[in-house]
Amino acid sequence: MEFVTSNTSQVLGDATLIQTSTHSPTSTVTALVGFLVFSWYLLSRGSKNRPNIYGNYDFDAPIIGYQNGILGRWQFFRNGPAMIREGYAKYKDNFFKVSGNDLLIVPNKYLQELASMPPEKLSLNTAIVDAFQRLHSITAVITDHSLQTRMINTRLTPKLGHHVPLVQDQIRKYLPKDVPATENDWTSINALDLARQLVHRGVATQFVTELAEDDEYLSTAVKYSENGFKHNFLLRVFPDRIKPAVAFFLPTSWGVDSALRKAKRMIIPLIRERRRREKEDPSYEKPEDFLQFLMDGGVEINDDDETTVQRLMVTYLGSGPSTIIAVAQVLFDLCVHPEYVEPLRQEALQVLRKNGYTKQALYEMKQMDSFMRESQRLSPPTLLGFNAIVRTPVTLHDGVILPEGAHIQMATYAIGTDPNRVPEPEKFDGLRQFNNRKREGESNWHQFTTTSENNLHFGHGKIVCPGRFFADHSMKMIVTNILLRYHIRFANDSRVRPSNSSMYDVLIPDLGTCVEFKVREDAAECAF
Ligand code: HEM
Repeated sequence: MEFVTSNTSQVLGDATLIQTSTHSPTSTVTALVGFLVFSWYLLSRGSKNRPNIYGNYDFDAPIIGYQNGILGRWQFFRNGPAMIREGYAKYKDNFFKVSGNDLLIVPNKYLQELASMPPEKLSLNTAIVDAFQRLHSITAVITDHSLQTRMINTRLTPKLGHHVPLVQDQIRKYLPKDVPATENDWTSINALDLARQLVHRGVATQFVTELAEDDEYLSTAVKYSENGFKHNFLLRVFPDRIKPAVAFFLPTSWGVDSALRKAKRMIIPLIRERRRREKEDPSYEKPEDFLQFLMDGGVEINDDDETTVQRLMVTYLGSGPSTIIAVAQVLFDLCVHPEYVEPLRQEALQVLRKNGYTKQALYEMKQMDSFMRESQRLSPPTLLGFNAIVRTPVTLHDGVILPEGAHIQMATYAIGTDPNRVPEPEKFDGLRQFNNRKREGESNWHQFTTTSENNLHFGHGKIVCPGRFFADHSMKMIVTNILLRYHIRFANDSRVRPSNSSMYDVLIPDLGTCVEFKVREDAAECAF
């Protein structure tokens, strides 16, 4: 993400240079660049971009900002939050578009009917493939009903309880190394770096047992997913027609390709060894990890080993960045609202004293659940969600027709902070959902993983994140372990939350913010 910003300014810097040096030997290059920019402008001028996003051109709705594709995209890249805010303020019960014609924002009143549509009509995965712009090392295995999503739903999620103690072993072992604080002094650590380390180790424990502690594997997974997202962000400003050419020259696409090649070199021998043992050793017990689930599930669809590894790596795109950002945001909120620390610690201690870290213990951390959801409501990873492309024309209950190819989203942040939907929406109330769950008959509603018309940060209905239960476990384990072992604060005990920056509709927590840690006097008594 830093890469995008620094390269963007670099690109602008170069452009300025080119404009002011027309008499230099670079004039041929200048002319060529000028020609390309002009062609780019012409290509993006209101023309339909087939076969990608094109249905939005056939749907009449007000556009917030510039209509021209390239100007609209650039404007959305820089001012996404303000444009979405403006659109929602003016048209919240109607359709509007942002980023030129790219995104059609659908009002919440259509949620239920859209959420129940099958992917043959309304497809999240077509939108994901579109977002990763012909990056074959990612998109080749992303399809509706893809094996990785089926395996998350049917094999990984039911096994989360089995994984809890394994992940806890890793946290117990590595947390003191990742946070090398003492009882005497405050130790400052970059929040995102720490979150990245802790989240990825937990994911690896559940994805590839043999490599859970292999730092080279962890960095390969990080490289794959972070380059994938940077690539997506960079390409979004270009017209669809020139994306394949641009994509070819972007270092991010080489980064994804090389991480995938490396992952294959590390994992394919493990797959072969597992298969050999399964065949030859009657006492062999298959690991209960995601790699094994993909190997087993892949048999019936004739996946080769390379495809299995690619499915595994693609799942890092879902499991890595969004969970890392969510953990960092929760740590920031705890530093800004330290009054929640003691109640959350006491809740954790109370449930963990019964049986230690178990699935049930994590379920019983209801105040923590509520705190995480409030943190996500006010600092979600994206301001838009419910991301999908219409595959066949859809007629809505009032006769409105969404044309084939329309790329829709909903203004999820604006919905979750709308005073007509959520009382005192600007206030951070860490126990908001904990208190809502006390209402008659609502004790299982309002959870971090529960989606609803007012809570769309994991999607809803069929357009939904299958990894939300996994994320819930990872986050609760990481945050409670930190609270039980450390005092935390911002430098100088500041209560000022570092502001999020943005790129399009994506919210980015401040990359440089550090949190300070000091080992608690009672840490040893709270080690589970
Ligand atoms: C806090 C963390 C997470 C957030 C906020 C999040 C959010 C989302 C959202 C919003 C979507 C698309 C639905 C939409 O656009 O409305 C999605 C899809 C997806 N997520 Fe997550 N996610 C998280 C963690 C995870 C984890 C841990 C995994 C894997 C274990 C995962 C795997 C996926 C997959 C595979 C999809 C695509 C679903 C499909 O193919 O149908 N996510 N996620």
